[in-house]
Order: sequence, then structure tokens, then C-alpha cells
Amino acid sequence: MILNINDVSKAYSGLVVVDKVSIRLDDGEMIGVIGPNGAGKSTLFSLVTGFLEANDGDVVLDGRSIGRQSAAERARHGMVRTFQVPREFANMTVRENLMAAAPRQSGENLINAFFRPRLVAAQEKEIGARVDETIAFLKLERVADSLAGQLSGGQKKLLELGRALMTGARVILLDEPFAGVNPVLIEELSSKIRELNARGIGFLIIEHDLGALSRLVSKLYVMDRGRLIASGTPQEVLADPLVREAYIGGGLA
Ligand SMILES: Nc1ncnc2c1ncn2[C@@H]1O[C@H](COP(=O)(O)OP(=O)(O)OP(=O)(O)O)[C@@H](O)[C@H]1O
Repeated sequence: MILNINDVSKAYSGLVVVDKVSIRLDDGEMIGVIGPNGAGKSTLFSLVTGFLEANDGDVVLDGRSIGRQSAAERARHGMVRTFQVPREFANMTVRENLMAAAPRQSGENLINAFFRPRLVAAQEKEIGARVDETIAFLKLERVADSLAGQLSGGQKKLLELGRALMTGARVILLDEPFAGVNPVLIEELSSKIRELNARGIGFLIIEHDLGALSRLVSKLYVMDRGRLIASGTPQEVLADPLVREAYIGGGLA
């Protein structure tokens, strides 16, 4: 699945926070998006996935323009995002959270639930099997029946990834997957992401942990004050004086 972000822009009361950003994510590619605080990275993810409406530009997924579609429609086409602060349902268990994230062809239609209970039951069973697989893949067995609100920060990030996987997405945008996660779990999460990527899922990843991100992705895009200022391999980008300058005071050693 190929994602083309074409000249996407967003302004708030005249202040441009995303300025004509274009990024291409090739089939099964993994790309990092970095930049100092307030550069516009999270806003860009919301524009791409339909949580915010762009003022300009388009988003094209596998040749189809989806830039005017809702987030739910874009998810149905195979692209979802996660959030910096995970958005799990705190009062539901891990298993229930994963169940709820799966798209349903028939169960959400009450008439089907009433007149075609066997169809709905078969579908729920299939979703249940996928939930079990996802729990095993992310090694969440021990907390599968715990309330999501009681998980550690790192486990919440795993659940967030699991919820994205349950949608069946082929392109996943991860917003700071390693923030607040301990180093051991960062390695664990990275290897899960790598494994999913090897199965053909494309990733765009915003991350401030440049070391962990650079080990994961083949290419970095750098944003500063709404604009893309550099792109290339992690080695090229992190050695770029323009990039180092953008980060002054922002923590790039
Ligand atoms: N709803 C809003 N109204 C006005 N300004 C906003 C709104 N949302 C974001 N902004 C501004 O847009 C700019 C980009 O914010 P954004 O959160 O996308 O940056 P970011 O690169 O993701 O930062 P961080 O790394 O800190 O998460 C910031 O200056 C922010 O203050």
C-alpha cells in the first residue's frame, strides 16, 4: 500500500502550523518523522488520518484520493494512527478493548444482530480468535483480563499498537510510541514493529528518542515550524547542520 501526502497544509487563525508537507511512504516502508516540539508533527498525522481537516493538499492511498474522507473511512481503506497519549477505554479489559477495535461487517447493524444471530456469532468468534493472536503476539496474556486503565505506560502503548492491528490496517502512523516506555520495553516494541513491517505493514513514526527511531527506520523526515527541512537516511539527517540548528535547545546532543 503506497501513501502519498501531497502538499498538505493547516493554519489556525492565520498561523500556519503545517506548511505544504509532502511525504511518500512506499509499500511496506518504515519512515520516521522528527522535529522540535511544536514543529507540527502530530498535526500532520491528524491531517493524514482525517482527525483534522486540511486547508490544502491531498492524501492519496493506493492511487485513491482520501483527503476529504472521515477518519473512519480512511481506517476502512487501511490506514490508522495511534496517539501520543493512548486512547484506550480505561474501564474495559485489554481483551474488550481489542474486540472493540475490530471492524464489523454485520454486528453493528442491530437488525442483523436480531435476525441473523448466527452470522453475528460467527463473526464475533473470528474476531475473538484474532484478539487471542494479537494478545499472544504482543505478550499481553498476563493482563488480558485486566482493566486497560490499570496498565503501565508501556503496556498501554502495546495495547494501542494492538488496537491499530485489530483494524487490519496496512499503514499505521505511530505518534511517539516510545514516550514514557522503559528501555527494555522499547526494544520489545521495536522488535514487534519490525516484525509487523516484515509482514508488509508500512509505518510512519513520530519519535523523540532518535537513537531507537534511527535503529528502526530507513529514512527520516525533519519538520521545523510546520515545514519539512530535511530528509534522508538517519545518518545523513542527524549530521545535517540545518537539522542540528533546528534542535538547538530542543535536546539533540
Ligand atoms: N487546536 C489548535 N489551535 C491552535 N494551535 C494549535 C492547535 N493544535 C496545535 N496547535 C499549534 O500547532 C503547532 C504544532 O503542534 P503539534 O502538536 O502538531 O506539534 P508537534 O511537532 O507534534 O509537537 P510535539 O513534539 O511537542 O508533540 C504548535 O505550535 C501548536 O501550538
